[in-house]
Amino acid sequence: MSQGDVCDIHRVRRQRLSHTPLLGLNRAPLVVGRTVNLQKEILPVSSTKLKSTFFQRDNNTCFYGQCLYCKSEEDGVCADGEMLEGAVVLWLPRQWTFYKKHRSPWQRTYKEGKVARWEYDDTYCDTVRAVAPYDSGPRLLDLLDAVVVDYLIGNADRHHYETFANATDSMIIMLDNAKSFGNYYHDEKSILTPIKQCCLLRRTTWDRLQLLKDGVLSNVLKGILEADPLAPILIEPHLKALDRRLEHLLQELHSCVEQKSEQKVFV
Ligand SMILES: Nc1ncnc2c1ncn2[C@@H]1O[C@H](COP(=O)(O)OP(=O)(O)OP(=O)(O)O)[C@@H](O)[C@H]1O
Ligand SMILES: [Mn+2]
Repeated sequence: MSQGDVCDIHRVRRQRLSHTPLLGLNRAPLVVGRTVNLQKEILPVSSTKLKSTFFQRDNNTCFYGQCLYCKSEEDGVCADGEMLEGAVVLWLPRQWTFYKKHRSPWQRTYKEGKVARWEYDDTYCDTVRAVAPYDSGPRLLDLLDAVVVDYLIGNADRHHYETFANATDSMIIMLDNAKSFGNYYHDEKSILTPIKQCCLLRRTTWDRLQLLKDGVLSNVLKGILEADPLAPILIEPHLKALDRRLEHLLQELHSCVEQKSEQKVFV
């Protein structure tokens, strides 16, 4: 294919992607990059506990926060003086009764030497599909859409997901995406397991993936990220990883179609 042909493909596909330029799933809160002043913007509004994790190193303000793996100054992050690159995430309404937290059936054990059932039982999807809320309604298809996103961004940490509590057929909300875009040379194939074991995907998602292949995904995403105050956000090898992983997804689904049939895989 000539360079001109590639440009034509990209132009036509971009038009067809129309108003929602990527997967169009709308599952995660809006987020934007921002340089934050730790002294002026974070310290005055932080809890006593968070405040106690702040320290100075070489005239820079640092902190290590509060989590399983952030216990001491060794785990800290340091600003450039007082300024640190970060992200502002849209905080959804505070009423906790509004959300329900669910354990992912393909959750990892997070314990060395302990394997989860999905890791050795290739019929595991049948077990999942036999019980609520995966036996009817949109939940399993939603979960498989989430797998598409997670494989692309390299997030193997979807141990839980949330839904709106007031509806039985609520969509999935993808809140915790922080373990994404790590090693751009590593493609974590185990994230694909639910798609491999279920051989199932929404047809609309499949159609979307078709429009995004051949480098359209990285191209469109790069364009979107240019509007972020901290652009480029993703460096070239991350963008390349997205296109490469999309190829893997398509291959996996093609082999599903060979095993079953198109009508059974794409619903
Ligand atoms: N944007 C948001 N709006 C409203 N609530 C949120 C938002 N992000 C996170 N939360 C709430 O905070 C909880 C913890 O968030 P998150 O899972 O991202 O943190 P975490 O430190 O990675 O937790 P874990 O150790 O469980 O993975 C969520 O389950 C949710 O209840
Ligand atoms: Mn987490």
